[in-house]
Amino acid sequence: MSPLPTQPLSPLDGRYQAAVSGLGEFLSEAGLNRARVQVEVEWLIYLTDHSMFGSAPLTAEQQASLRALVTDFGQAEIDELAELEAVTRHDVKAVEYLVRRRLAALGLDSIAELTHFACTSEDINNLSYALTVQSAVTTVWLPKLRGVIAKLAELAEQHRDAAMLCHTHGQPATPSTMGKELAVFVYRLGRIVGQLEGTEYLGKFSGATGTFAAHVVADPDAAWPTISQEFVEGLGLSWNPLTTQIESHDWQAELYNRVSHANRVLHNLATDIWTYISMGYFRQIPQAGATGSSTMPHKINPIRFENAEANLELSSAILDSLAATLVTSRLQRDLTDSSAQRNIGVGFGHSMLALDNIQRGLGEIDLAREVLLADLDANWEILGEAIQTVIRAEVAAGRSNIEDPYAMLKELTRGKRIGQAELVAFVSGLDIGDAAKDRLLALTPAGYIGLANELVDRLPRV
Ligand SMILES: O=C(O)C[C@H](Nc1ncnc2c1ncn2[C@@H]1O[C@H](COP(=O)(O)O)[C@@H](O)[C@H]1O)C(=O)O
Repeated sequence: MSPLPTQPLSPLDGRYQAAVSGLGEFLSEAGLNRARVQVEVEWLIYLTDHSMFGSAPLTAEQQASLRALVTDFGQAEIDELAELEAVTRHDVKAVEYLVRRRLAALGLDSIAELTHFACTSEDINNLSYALTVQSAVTTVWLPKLRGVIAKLAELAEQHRDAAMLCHTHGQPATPSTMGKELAVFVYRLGRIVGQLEGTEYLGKFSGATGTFAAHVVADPDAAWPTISQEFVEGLGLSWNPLTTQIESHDWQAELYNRVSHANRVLHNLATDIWTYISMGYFRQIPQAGATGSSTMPHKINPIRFENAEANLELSSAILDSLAATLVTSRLQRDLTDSSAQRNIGVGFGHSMLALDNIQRGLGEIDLAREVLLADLDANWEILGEAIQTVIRAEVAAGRSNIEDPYAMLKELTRGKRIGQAELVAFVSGLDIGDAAKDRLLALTPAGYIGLANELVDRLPRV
């Protein structure tokens, strides 16, 4: 057997690549290295703009050519960095050397020593991660989540009046509407989106042990904390003033916990839809050319929701691990974060893939209203709650003196299948006020949905 050509180990880079490719722009190694070049270049521009250490502001053209290193970052830079790192065995030092080479090519040798000036690698790394994670979340993952929420909100609206038997503990229970049950997920996910929008992307820029020691010894008179704050905020990040060598990663733990929470809510959605499909409440729309089972030709399997379930579990496993481990670093730093953070994209990737499957799955189901109604009609005993509650209200209002209405309805309905005729006969014989009796006689399981329809109006705009 001849060996295969080099293969990706992660399915995210293989069969699922198309669904997650937007994340690679930011959360891949190349995305990280491009951001590192950006931070190095912006620091050079900052230092020269402020004429620090005898430098003079670069011309607009020189600044543009420096920034073009970021906008034009491509395969040539990826390959060159790999060659440099093979020698340096230090990824950030390789980036510094690449920037120095480009400075030479641009005739800017005179500022070469200001590259990576007073920086420790983490000064570059933490800002690069904050920038790339921020972009991935706000421009790729969150829009995808919003797309799923929008689709769910559309279905909630469409099915707001579709009465449905509920199944608390898997047993027939007081009905709702399919729309209201979907709206619950819209509300839950909407809250998490709100929290995610408030994410603080923190950055530190204070040298080898967070003390500005090299900075102060190089220029004792400069206001280094202010410079650091201005620089970090200038990149669109929030400044962290007090750290060891590394940014403490607390914002990352908070973010990954929230994304993982969103995953778990989506997991609940996926398993609920799967269950509704298995109950016949949702019909799967046959897709032209598709096969359900390789041997049972009649089948359409709910594969979108099953794929989502698995990928949400994988995503949360990775994000939970990152949230738990990134917040510790021995003494002033260890390198565990460096190795762990390389998997941020994997964590988001599995979630992104799940979102893609849920989005597609939601577009391939139809509500079977007639199945919902038939199920309601087969479970008149669920009106036991309505009857006992109305009798209690009548007793409280002095219009009835029936004793222990709950026990009475339990005797009639518990563990039994009661039909419309038995309930009508039972209600007709009750000693309660006429208005209450009429209300009960008019009640059907499909009509016993309370305010489910109106509650859909509580949907947040996400
Ligand atoms: O500014 C510094 O570099 C200071 C230095 N601390 C470091 N900070 C950041 N990166 C460092 C550090 N040390 C190593 N490296 C490089 O990290 C890379 C680790 O490789 P991997 O496990 O694949 O993520 C791999 O490229 C390593 O070479 C210190 O001594 O405190």
